Amino acid sequence: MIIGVPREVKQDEYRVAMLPVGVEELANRGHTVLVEAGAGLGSGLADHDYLRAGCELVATAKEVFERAELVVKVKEPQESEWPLLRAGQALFTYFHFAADRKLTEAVLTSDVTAIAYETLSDAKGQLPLLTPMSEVAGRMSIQEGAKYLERPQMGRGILLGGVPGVAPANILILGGGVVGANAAKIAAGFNANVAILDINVDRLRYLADVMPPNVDCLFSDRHTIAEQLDRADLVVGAVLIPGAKAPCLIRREHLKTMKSGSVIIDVAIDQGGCIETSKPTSHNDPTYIVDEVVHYCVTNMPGAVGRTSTYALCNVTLPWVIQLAQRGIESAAKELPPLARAINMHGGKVTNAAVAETFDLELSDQFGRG
Ligand SMILES: NC(=O)C1=CN([C@@H]2O[C@H](COP(=O)(O)OP(=O)(O)OC[C@H]3O[C@@H](n4cnc5c(N)ncnc54)[C@H](O)[C@@H]3O)[C@@H](O)[C@H]2O)C=CC1
Ligand SMILES: CC(=O)C(=O)O
Ligand SMILES: [Mg+2]
Repeated sequence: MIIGVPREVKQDEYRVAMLPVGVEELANRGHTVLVEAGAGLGSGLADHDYLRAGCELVATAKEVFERAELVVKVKEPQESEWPLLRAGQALFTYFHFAADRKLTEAVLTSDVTAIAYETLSDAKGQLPLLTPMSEVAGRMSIQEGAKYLERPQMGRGILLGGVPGVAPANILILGGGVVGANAAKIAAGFNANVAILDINVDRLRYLADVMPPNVDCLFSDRHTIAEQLDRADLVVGAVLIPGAKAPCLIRREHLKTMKSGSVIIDVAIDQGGCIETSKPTSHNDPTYIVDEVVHYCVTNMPGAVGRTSTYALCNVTLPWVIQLAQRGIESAAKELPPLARAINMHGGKVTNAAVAETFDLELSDQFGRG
């Protein structure tokens, strides 16, 4: 199979979808890997590392998309990439369709097979290709929150851990999955007062067992959210309903109950965000203010720590790229249920129920799991 790896073009996206070792594994199995020149530079990986591993280096993304049967990327195709998509080609990347109707329509029209990292789920319902980036973003959310709580960044001027004689910050984390647990772990390490909210009681039991005493694990309902919002200095949005638009847990009117200069980091923004006032931002202009509350809504947080994130992502994607290459796209999807669940579009039809429901589109049951 011909597999292509273009350079990422999203604003401040420094990840790349394949390591040189991935190229070598595929080349050793007889596949051709096209890598766009400079694709790895943001992650500190030079063209000669890829050449040594056996890739064919190509000058432009146009050539990658023209020749590759399977294109492997990190972020959803950007508008400049839409004209490059070819009918019958497969694209393996993050898509987050439910957050973006225009993207959904563009990919649907292009007739590519869209295989989404974020809906590849195992038998336990876990999301192994989302997990490492959620680990990164969860940890980063506290690092970024600490920064934007500083007064020069328009925050309240609060040090997360306080000092002897002065109270630490109160941190509210909405969603206790991978992002939430990683955020809580780092926040607790800073000595902040942390509340982590989830609707899954078994998950709360687990978190209560493993978290230190400065983390309260609470059931997420409207009243508890309102009580916690009153006292929060920092809020992290970390909820997910796989494939679907994130549920809105904080409405605009709630912002008025928050302290002036408090900070919201809405990590769930890639699925539309869980705060009514959230809108996507980028690393070069990450924040804006609504009702005196600082909002940070960067859709590709791990892109800023490209070196760490590229390794963490490629460690888990490569085995699936190998399966797709060895078996062929359709056979792999028929034989491997996690890959079937990752396919969001095929043959110009939506094959993911949550995406079809979000945009009221026809659902095709092509891979037998509607
Ligand atoms: N902005 C960025 O750069 C990044 C964003 N993300 C996003 O972060 C979000 C969270 O991802 P993960 O933690 O991996 O998901 P996860 O599936 O591990 O956790 C989500 C949690 O939300 C809980 N939840 C659902 N509805 C809830 C509600 N109403 N109240 C409280 N909790 C609720 C679920 O029970 C689950 O425990 C996703 O949208 C993911 O795509 C992940 C990585 C990077
Ligand atoms: C998950 C995601 O959106 C990212 O890593 O950028
Ligand atoms: Mg987007």
